[in-house]
Amino acid sequence: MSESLKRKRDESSVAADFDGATKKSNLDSKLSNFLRWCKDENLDISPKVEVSKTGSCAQYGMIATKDIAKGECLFEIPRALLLAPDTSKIADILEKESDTIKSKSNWVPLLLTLCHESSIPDSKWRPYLEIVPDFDELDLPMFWPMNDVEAELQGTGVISAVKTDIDNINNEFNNIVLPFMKRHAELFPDKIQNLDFYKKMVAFVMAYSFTEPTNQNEDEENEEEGADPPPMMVPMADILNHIAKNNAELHFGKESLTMDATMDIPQGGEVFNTYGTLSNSQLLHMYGFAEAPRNNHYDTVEIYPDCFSQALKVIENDSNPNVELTHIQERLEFLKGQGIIQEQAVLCVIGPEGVLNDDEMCHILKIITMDYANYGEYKAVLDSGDDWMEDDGPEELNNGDIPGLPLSYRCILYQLLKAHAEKYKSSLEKEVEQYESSSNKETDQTSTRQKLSHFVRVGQLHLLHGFMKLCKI
Ligand SMILES: C[S@@+](CC[C@H](N)C(=O)[O-])C[C@H]1O[C@@H](n2cnc3c(N)ncnc32)[C@H](O)[C@@H]1O
Repeated sequence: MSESLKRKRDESSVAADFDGATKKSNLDSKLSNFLRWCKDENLDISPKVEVSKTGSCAQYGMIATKDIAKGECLFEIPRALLLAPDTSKIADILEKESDTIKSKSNWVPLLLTLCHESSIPDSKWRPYLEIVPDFDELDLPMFWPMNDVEAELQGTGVISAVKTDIDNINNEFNNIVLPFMKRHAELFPDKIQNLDFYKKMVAFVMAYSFTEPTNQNEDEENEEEGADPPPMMVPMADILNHIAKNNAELHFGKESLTMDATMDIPQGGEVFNTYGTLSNSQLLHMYGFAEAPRNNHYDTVEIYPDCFSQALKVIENDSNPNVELTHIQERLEFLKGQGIIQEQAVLCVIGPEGVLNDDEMCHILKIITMDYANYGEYKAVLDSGDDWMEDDGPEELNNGDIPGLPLSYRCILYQLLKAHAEKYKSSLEKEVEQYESSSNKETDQTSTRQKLSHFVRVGQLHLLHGFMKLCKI
């Protein structure tokens, strides 16, 4: 925390501040315990903010009690307060047996830590673990009946993400976690040696944990090992809610982490962190909420190769004189053989500004549309092990670039997006009609799920149709 903020807090009586704030906000006892714990553990909180359910968009939130200027530190968390495998009581065992708990996600050590810490009454993090919500309330799609996921989220990419999660959770639990717990039964009581409890911990990590940004060298090392950076729990920071237009951000320092205002926040305003540049489908998948369509400027649509094949077939069968594609199947096979197109991997990502992966897409479009003689040359160069010198073809697919693209590119992109748009349960017009008649009326869990799924679908359909309009010839 900045020196000036520390000084300000020293000048006034921290205890008086704390007691006054507690009474004023009528905080419940779990929150009071948590705040007292923060104070005892030297987690410094600016007097200009308070934790409250009033004014928060979801459960607890952080509210500005005075005007806050951009750059001010809102709280500072000493590293010793982070709940992670290396700070936990079972750090030594986790370290000693690290080879047996390795997994692709890198989450297992933290999950075992949480299972253990939440089962012991004298955990250092007890006041923190007490204020996180009952995980039955954390309604991530992985807890929905699969029929609902499939009915509501067709086309959005969430279905396959949820299925992959469930498979991974089952695998990791049965093959890594349960054997570890059984070997250390004294640390893991019988009641937590079960998949349902473990799934709730996974949801906790999914929706509440943070990962420390790595420097580029570490990124490269992790990439080689195929592992993501490990997550950790950051008390207080995880109380903050998220919006795309966030006004605060977490910074990872050597000794401590600070939450700093990234813009002025007026008195009474909610302090919003960022969970990342996340689309609505990612927010729903990992956090169980979505922003109203168009509020989320990070929203995207992910399109898979099956739509590409479908789009090319439509063009092949169409007698559009502007676009003549030849040997499509051969070129597609070639792109797959080169690993440029992978069946299960995203082919094209559309965001509000256009195609996000335009390097790859321009390359693919170039190969599909190039003159067949050139294509032969291109393949021969690659076969000989040389690099192909790119010509001056289009390199960007931002919205502003679309009118200047060759007709064949526009036509393929249009059909690609159209093929994807047909995957949703209804058309944009019907979805918008439904949105206007039903928004803000949800009363129970089913209608909340429907509303959030609707946000995801409508946002994606808007992006698709906006881009299709630009591509239309
Ligand atoms: C890091 S936690 C935030 C903790 C939350 N404020 C609480 O007191 O439990 C993330 C969870 O907060 C909720 N959340 C965060 N931002 C939200 C938003 N803009 N709208 C609705 N819910 C939100 C979601 O339930 C999400 O899974």
